[in-house]
Amino acid sequence: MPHPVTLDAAGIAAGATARAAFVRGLGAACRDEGFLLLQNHGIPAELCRAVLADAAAFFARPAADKERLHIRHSTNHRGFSRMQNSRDWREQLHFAAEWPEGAWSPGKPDHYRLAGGNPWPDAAFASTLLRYMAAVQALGFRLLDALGECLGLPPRHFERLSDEPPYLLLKLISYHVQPARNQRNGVAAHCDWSWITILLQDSTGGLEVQDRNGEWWPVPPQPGILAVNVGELLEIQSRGHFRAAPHRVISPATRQRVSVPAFINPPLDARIAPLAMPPAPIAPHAPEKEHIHRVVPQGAACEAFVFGESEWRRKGLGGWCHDPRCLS
Ligand SMILES: O=C(O)CCC(=O)C(=O)O
Ligand SMILES: [Fe+2]
Repeated sequence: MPHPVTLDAAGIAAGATARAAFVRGLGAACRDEGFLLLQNHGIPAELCRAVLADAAAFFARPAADKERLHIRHSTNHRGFSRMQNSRDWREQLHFAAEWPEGAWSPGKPDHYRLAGGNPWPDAAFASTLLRYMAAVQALGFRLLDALGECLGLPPRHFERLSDEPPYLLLKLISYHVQPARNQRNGVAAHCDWSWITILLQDSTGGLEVQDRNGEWWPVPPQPGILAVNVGELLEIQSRGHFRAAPHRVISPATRQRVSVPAFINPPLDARIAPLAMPPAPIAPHAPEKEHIHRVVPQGAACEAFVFGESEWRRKGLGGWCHDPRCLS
């Protein structure tokens, strides 16, 4: 079995036989590894190139331009940040679903502080990024629909969890060059707090994914290919039938690396609960050689919760790992 597996997403909208084969392949990849590559995903190549080019151009701008969009000026946790700490060694520009109506006002739950608009560098940038966000979210929900089918759920189960719009997150990331090649991480090993994450990366390389045996595999970039990983939310809801894949990024040796993960998330008010199905048989997993940052420890029993509340704890209050030693 090649690592990671590549699926042809053209099957998703094809006739019944091709669709069934795609759904089976997707289900198996998300169950076995929680990670796969996707070709023929339907997002125009020209749009993917434009997003990567806009991201690279932004990170090449003078520090004053980045400071203007700094996340500390944002009331809803969006904008630029430069992180150089034990977990991250990168710059990023953080966007989310544009949702001016219904944003926080006194009396509303705190997690609506995450709603609102984005600090765009300029109008052309906004137009490209919003086009990409709509396309990647549509792809994400097509994949979730297929995964719901594998779990025996009715069509569009994930899309219909609430009437509010999904809280899509999109990060433009630039990894700093580390010429000494000391193998430090651009981002340390972690799982994503998402249903699924769809990643667009430039041609530099550095992403690695961990299999069930604890072995790390590189994910070499290929033109036109998107990477998809299961996040903790889907692992929790599917009672472990789908596996949140740990991943990390080794800092590039010779040139900046740009990547654009899109976190396909529920709406803020969605109630996330483990589905009424027997839990997956406990698969043996390798003892942790390296700490994996996770919001919820793997396999922990989980009660129903409101997604926005968990997201506010993570972002607004800094609870991004269950291990208190990570938070100091
Ligand atoms: O840059 C990448 O390839 C992965 C980024 C990532 O895992 C994250 O930001 O959650
Ligand atoms: Fe990630």
